[in-house]
Amino acid sequence: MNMKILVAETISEKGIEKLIDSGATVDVNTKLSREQLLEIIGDYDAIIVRSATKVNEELYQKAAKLQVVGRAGNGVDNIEMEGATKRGIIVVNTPESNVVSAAEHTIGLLLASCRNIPQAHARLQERVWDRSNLKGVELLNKTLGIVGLGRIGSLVATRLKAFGMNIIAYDPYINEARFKRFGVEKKETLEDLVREADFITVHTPKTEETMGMIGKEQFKVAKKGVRVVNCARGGIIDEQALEEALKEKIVASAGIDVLVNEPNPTSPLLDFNNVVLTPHLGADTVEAQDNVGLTVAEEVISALKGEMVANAVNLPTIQSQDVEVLKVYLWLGETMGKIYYQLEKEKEAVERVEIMYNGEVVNLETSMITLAILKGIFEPVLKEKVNYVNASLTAKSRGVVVAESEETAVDNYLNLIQVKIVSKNKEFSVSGTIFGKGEARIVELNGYELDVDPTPYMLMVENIDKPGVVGQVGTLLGVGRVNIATMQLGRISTDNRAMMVLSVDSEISKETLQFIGNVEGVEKVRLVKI
Ligand SMILES: NC(=O)C1=CN([C@@H]2O[C@H](COP(=O)(O)OP(=O)(O)OC[C@H]3O[C@@H](n4cnc5c(N)ncnc54)[C@H](O)[C@@H]3O)[C@@H](O)[C@H]2O)C=CC1
Ligand SMILES: O=C(O)CCC(=O)C(=O)O
Repeated sequence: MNMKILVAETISEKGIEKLIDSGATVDVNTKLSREQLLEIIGDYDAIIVRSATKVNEELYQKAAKLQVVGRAGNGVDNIEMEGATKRGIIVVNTPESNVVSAAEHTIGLLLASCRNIPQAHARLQERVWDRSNLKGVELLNKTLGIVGLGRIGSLVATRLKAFGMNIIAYDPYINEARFKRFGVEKKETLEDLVREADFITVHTPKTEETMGMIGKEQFKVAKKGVRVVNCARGGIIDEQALEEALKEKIVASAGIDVLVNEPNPTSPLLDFNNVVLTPHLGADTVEAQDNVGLTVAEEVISALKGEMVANAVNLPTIQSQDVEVLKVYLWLGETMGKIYYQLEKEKEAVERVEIMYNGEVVNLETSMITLAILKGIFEPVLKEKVNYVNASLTAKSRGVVVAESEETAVDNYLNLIQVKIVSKNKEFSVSGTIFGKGEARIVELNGYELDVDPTPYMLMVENIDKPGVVGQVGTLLGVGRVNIATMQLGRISTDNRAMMVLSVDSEISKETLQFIGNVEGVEKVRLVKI
């Protein structure tokens, strides 16, 4: 693979080996200053970062070749998504790879802070055997309030249940079933959770809504002596409000892995004896880093090759077991889209794209197929890069309305994708299906029923349905030294019209196309390249 990948933060050796095995040029440079990074980023097709590097507009502007940002880890708050999406840069992360480590670190911080373990150890390191003021509390029968019952929150819940804790959670974005599944009592409001909890741990992403969500107001209603943990993102528990609450002894102890500004070895929180701080170590285990490194390497390579990636952040989420099945649908979708501008001579701006998914295909991530269709439509006519990442944005910015619908029942096929492309004066339609072991077929084109196996070069001829036309087209192709692989005929008998689709082995010269266009009865001739 003739690509250049910059690894700008430390990832595991296994990950680096995987990158090198792909044949790409891999530069591991984890000590770059911001200025140095901005200076060299223009040379790279992909960058791999953890949580410290800001991948933002400033960087994108210098990154003319950048196609992929690999986030070796979970949170993507250090990556500006809009800038990436509009440039068609795919952002991948490894959301599952370090969640166990983060959950275990959360529990470590909770135990360490409520039992004063680091403080006790520090005293002993001074060779002082002093047990005063180190009394802790038990977890048994205490109420743990989890804010955000996602991947890590739920792992923390199941593990701390084993300690005999009563678990409550606040997460307005997940359904009741998930609370039930983890045996967690749902709290309708954050305030309810804060009032009841003996321990609070936050596991939400960093968003406008979650920043400071445990702040001054919450500490006013919290139980006196509440204990808090933040192993998610700095600022979800407001740092100043926490300092105040610690001073007022509302908060009895805190375990903190993340700070608003990192690195920050002089945080005022370090002045409190009842705060245990770690320098963003939640994911720092051998296992998590091996997982993260390998996964990010695999994903970056796949993305650079233009393959599908299950954890692409600025694309619809695909279940990993669906990736293989989806591939052929994406190819079909893109192919159907590509036919439009090549078949229509009078180039009219697309106003509306209607896509109907019928049959088994509705069980797949159809929004991804929609992106493939849009990519196919716009790619041949736009100079700028159109890919899965920015296809939807491209349609939107061109004022194209995209309407999708789904129908589980379908006649004659197990699955059928029907696309209608509407412009000011015309409507174009194309339908496709996948059958057998993943064979793509175009089965309808502008009302003509066909059964076309799409190939790189397809000659499409629309003509009056009368004897002799097929023969003459065949002869002219022969004269032009073009080999025909297959031929399909579709007819609309009421209209006395027919369409011929010929898969041919090579390009067809302009001259031959012109000769075919001059055959009596032929109305339209197009060479479509897939
Ligand atoms: N300290 C570390 O080294 C690590 C930190 N993390 C961080 O841990 C956090 C959680 O990660 P995951 O569990 O994988 O995320 P996730 O996406 O699986 O779960 C987040 C949950 O938060 C909920 N949520 C979002 N907004 C909310 C709100 N306003 N109120 C209540 N709930 C809300 C969501 O509905 C979701 O269920 C993230 O911030 C991630 O960046 C992840 C890995 C390592
Ligand atoms: O160690 C790291 O790279 C940070 C881990 C983290 O915060 C994450 O994956 O969200």
